[in-house]
Amino acid sequence: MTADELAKRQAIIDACRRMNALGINQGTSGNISVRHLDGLLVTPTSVPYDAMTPDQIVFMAMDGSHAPGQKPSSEWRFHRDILKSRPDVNAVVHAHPTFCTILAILGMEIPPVHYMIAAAGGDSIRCAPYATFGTAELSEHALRALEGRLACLLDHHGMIAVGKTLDKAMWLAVEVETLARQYHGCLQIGKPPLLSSAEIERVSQRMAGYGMSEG
Ligand SMILES: C[C@H](O)[C@@H](O)[C@@H](O)C(=O)COP(=O)(O)O
Repeated sequence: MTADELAKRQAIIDACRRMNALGINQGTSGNISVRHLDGLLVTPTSVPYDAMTPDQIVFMAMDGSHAPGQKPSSEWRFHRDILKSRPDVNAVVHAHPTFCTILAILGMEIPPVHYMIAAAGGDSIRCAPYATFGTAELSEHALRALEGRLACLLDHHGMIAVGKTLDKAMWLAVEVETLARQYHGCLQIGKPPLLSSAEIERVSQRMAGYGMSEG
């Protein structure tokens, strides 16, 4: 294994632990992948993050094949399908953050209640329809909800954030959960006024090149 591959494997494990420490995920929920060579490195299924070791991270080819004996995440399909179809994306973070999941259970998308929604690539964060975890159907729904976007909710499930780098995908995952919490809070008081699509477009242009929001 090259030093570069080992560093990527360790970065994935560190990000998994950070997801739980940040409170945007819990237990063995969630999974992370990073593009590597002509395939991807993806977390193993149901391994507690504190016990996860670099050798357990699975290298998967784009046809879904991997070394025998390795156990990729049950969600490898949407990781593989996103990285295969989105050349702008090099990292995929899936988590079960509480406020994103509350909205997703209700099948709600996040509207433009705050200008930071532009960081997710548009004026809404869509909610992909429900499908059983790990299925090709869930992957299809997720890909559609991510069209032109860097994040989506998954009905009765959680959230996906993607980025050019793992750091950017992780940053966005926290931003999306913050937006979900803000929207949920607004709904306790009333119907929040929304920013216009034109304003979100203006924000997107100003954000281009701004720190972590890029890509
Ligand atoms: C059953 C799993 O929790 C599933 O919901 C999946 O989406 C998940 O978050 C963790 O699955 P893996 O441990 O298989 O990556």
